[in-house]
Amino acid sequence: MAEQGEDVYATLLLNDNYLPGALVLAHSLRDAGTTKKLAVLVTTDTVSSDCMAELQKVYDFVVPVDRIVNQTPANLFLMDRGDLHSVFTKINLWKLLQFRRIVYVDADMVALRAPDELFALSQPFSAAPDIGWPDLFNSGLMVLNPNMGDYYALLAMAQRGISFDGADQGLLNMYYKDYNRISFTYNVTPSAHYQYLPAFKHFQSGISMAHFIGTDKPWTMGREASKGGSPYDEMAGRWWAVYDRHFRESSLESSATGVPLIVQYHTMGEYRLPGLTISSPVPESRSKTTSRPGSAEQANKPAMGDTSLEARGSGEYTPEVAEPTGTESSYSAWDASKAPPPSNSQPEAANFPQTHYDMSSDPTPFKAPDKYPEPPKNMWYEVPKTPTYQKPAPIFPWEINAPKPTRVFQEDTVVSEPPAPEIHPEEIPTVTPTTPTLRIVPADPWQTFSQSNAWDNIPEIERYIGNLQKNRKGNIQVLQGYGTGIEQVSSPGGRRQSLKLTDFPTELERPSLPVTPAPIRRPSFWGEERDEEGELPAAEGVPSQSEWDPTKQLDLLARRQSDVLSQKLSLDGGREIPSRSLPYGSEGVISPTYVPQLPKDGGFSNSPGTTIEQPSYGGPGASFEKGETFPVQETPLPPSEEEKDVLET
Ligand SMILES: O=c1ccn([C@@H]2O[C@H](COP(=O)(O)OP(=O)(O)O[C@H]3O[C@H](CO)[C@@H](O)[C@H](O)[C@H]3O)[C@@H](O)[C@H]2O)c(=O)[nH]1
Ligand SMILES: [Mn+2]
Repeated sequence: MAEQGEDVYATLLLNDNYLPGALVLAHSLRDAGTTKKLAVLVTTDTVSSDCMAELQKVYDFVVPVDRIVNQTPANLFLMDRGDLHSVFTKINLWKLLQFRRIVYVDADMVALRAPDELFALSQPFSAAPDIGWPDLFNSGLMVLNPNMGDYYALLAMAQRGISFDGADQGLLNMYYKDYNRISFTYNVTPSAHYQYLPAFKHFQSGISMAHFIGTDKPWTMGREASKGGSPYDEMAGRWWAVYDRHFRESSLESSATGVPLIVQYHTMGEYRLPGLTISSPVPESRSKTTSRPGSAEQANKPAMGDTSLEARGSGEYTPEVAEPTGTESSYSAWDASKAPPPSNSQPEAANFPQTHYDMSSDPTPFKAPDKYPEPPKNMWYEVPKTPTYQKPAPIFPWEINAPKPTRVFQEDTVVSEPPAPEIHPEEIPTVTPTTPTLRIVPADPWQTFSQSNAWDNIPEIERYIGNLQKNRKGNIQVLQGYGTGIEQVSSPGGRRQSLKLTDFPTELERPSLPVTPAPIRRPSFWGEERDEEGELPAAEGVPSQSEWDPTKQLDLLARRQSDVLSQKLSLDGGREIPSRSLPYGSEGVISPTYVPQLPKDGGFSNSPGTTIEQPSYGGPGASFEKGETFPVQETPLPPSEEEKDVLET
């Protein structure tokens, strides 16, 4: 039993597969000279007793805990880590009130030095950044103080499957948003593709713990896998160094006394039977990455749990496979997709039940039975009865005391009736009952609504707008044919001079375009012209759209202009105007709406079929024509004295 308020390093073991990791971790901390005790949390349903015996040799406390499974593990598969279905079990750490403080360390970590100073941190929760998303912490190493408040909160999240990655890291990061971030050197996660070599070299000597995240662990890859010089290989080398110091056969006296075979069995390449080159198997979840097709070793692997190996030495280890729970997938080392079946194992399905059926040799012909059983009579679907509606029980006081809803008409409301006078029956006048009359509704119901805006009657705003409009109208020429704008705008039609901001211009105030193109009739899908019905009459004095060819009109305009100019120039001294072609690409362009027409009134001399004469261009622009007016830019005047008054108030 732990002393009250003790400090421990703790790890978690959910199955035998991680046993080498848990043991190497404990030894690495001890070898590094920690003064703290070591604890391991185990789920007893999936961790074998052999395994627990091994743990007991090096851990001070082996703490059985309840498995906490993620019942909605979809997010786990986003990481391809379905094997982490039970890592919520880590939450049990917060329940271990016998400990003052726990430095939790994943079983796939190795200590290069003992980080005992973490027990002295003042913050209640600390962790190191995660390499995949450095704002988050990696839940492989956490400094925490057990307490039931956090335990129940975390448990509630776990039971609801609240975790963005489906595992404990996603859950814990959602709970501890403001964690105390400690140095990355406490949880260095070198991957096979680690890139930042200069940083690794620079900080390497300060590393306290290395963490082999991901599906591949040193004990599933085998010692041969990390012989290179990468940061990963260097860290894996540190793991193997601890392993060899405590578990390598050659470093121990005799396998019968010192070598825990269960450890070798779960460490890739370490389990050898006397006289046989059979290496230990790989847990199923790892076999994807660890099996190398074509390797002789691979072909020699026994299936986990296979008890029928022929050559069994005295020191052999037969793993005691813990009963798989509903969530634990079955163990099998042989990956049929990667390798042929192990040659020295029993055939697959050797213990299937065998039933042999013979062909019938009875020569008597088949005779139908006299009677077949009656089909069931009551095979219909019983429609469930509609549940009768029951008013839900009231919750709030106003639901209980609510008055009955009533309708009150205006005629009904009597203003403070005087007390009823005494009535003598003989005095009662005969009253002829009248039919109740309907209230007269105004013809235009909208009349009853206010038709102005709240700001329409504020004198300051009216005055300000009035001034603005006065100034603007005085300076704008609206369009040719309108003369000066202001008289026109202040409406001959007797429209009141409106100051409302929300007013729209009247038809007269609105400038109209010189040409209003009417929509062109297009043939319908069936080829005929569409129904005449509903068409608007053509505007008077406006050329019809079919006659309006913009290219032709532009040409005409250019020619008129050049005529005027050449007249003027000939007056000035008779200079030749050089002709210029149309801009590149616009030659021969015909408006898609243009339908060639025969000239009706001789206004245009081109006969159909002839090309339009090359225009000569010499004016300042198409819109320039002497004596014509065109819209000028609105330039508001600076504010008048009056306006300044308004603005200043
Ligand atoms: O089959 C298993 C799987 C996990 N564990 C334990 O659970 C821990 C977490 O699993 P691990 O394989 O180490 O996960 P990582 O690859 O390190 O992945 C990351 O994501 C996990 C899920 O969020 C976190 O638990 C880790 O701390 C984090 O580093 C292990 O260390 C073990 O202690 C087992 O005992 N058996
Ligand atoms: Mn880990």
